[in-house]
Amino acid sequence: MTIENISCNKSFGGWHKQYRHQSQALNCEMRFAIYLPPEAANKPVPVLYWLSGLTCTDENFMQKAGAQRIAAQLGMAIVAPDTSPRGDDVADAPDKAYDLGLGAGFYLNATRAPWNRHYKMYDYIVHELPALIEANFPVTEQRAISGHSMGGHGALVIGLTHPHRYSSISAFSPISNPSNAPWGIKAFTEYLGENREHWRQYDACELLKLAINEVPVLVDQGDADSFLEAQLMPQTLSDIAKAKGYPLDLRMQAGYDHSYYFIASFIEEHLKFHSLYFK
Ligand SMILES: N[C@@H](CCC(=O)N[C@@H](CSC=O)C(=O)NCC(=O)O)C(=O)O
Repeated sequence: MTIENISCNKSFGGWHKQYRHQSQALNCEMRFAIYLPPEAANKPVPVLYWLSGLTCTDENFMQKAGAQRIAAQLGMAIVAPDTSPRGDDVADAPDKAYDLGLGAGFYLNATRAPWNRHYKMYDYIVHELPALIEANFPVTEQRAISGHSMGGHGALVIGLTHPHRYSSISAFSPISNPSNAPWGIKAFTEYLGENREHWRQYDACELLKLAINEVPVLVDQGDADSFLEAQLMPQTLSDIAKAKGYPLDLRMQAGYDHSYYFIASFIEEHLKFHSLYFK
């Protein structure tokens, strides 16, 4: 697993670095970013995996969320992957729509052509990327997972499906019930086909109904988010959690929208939440 460093910037005593590598899961070259806190110079540190939303690359979170200061204080690495496979031979939406194809991998394993050649973001995030991070950087096997919007969906789905791999889960404005949201219906129909049975494994609401292991979940949602009612539906997730006594805290934040201004306002609380569950 060869990785090539392509940028390196000192930040709050630690380092922000970007790498490219050939992904076996995605069958293309990929880029990711890692923030290593100062403590990583002396000993392995735990890792938060951050999954970004539609249209994003590894750069949106690292440049806009302002997470490095608190990650440096807490001694936590943060890994930000890209949001889809990339490259000239990777299928894209015929109309270049922002919510399908490039930049819109939905953190699943596509089963339908032409998507099934490269769109295996689930395998990449769950297996290939952590193995690569743990082989190349001073990190422990303690992991947490978080994300925004499409990435919040990814964090919830992957965290709930792998309760022994992640000690905590958080999300900003997640697409909480994609089987019933236009973004999710469009993506799942294209990537997985029309049989809704195949969608359940990638729907946080369906997974939460079945969850046995209680990995703590924190969700922040702005009440001025223009996507809230049609696309996100975090209340459905929260209602399922309440009905079964699952430890999920949905916080409605007055006046906040869907942007990184919102994420930057609460990222410190999310990092502190995750650090509580790192041993
Ligand atoms: N029409 C918009 C939609 C794109 C958008 O809002 N992307 C969000 C994530 S939405 C859900 O996954 C985002 O994070 N954008 C990047 C950013 O840096 O803000 C558009 O095309 O802009």
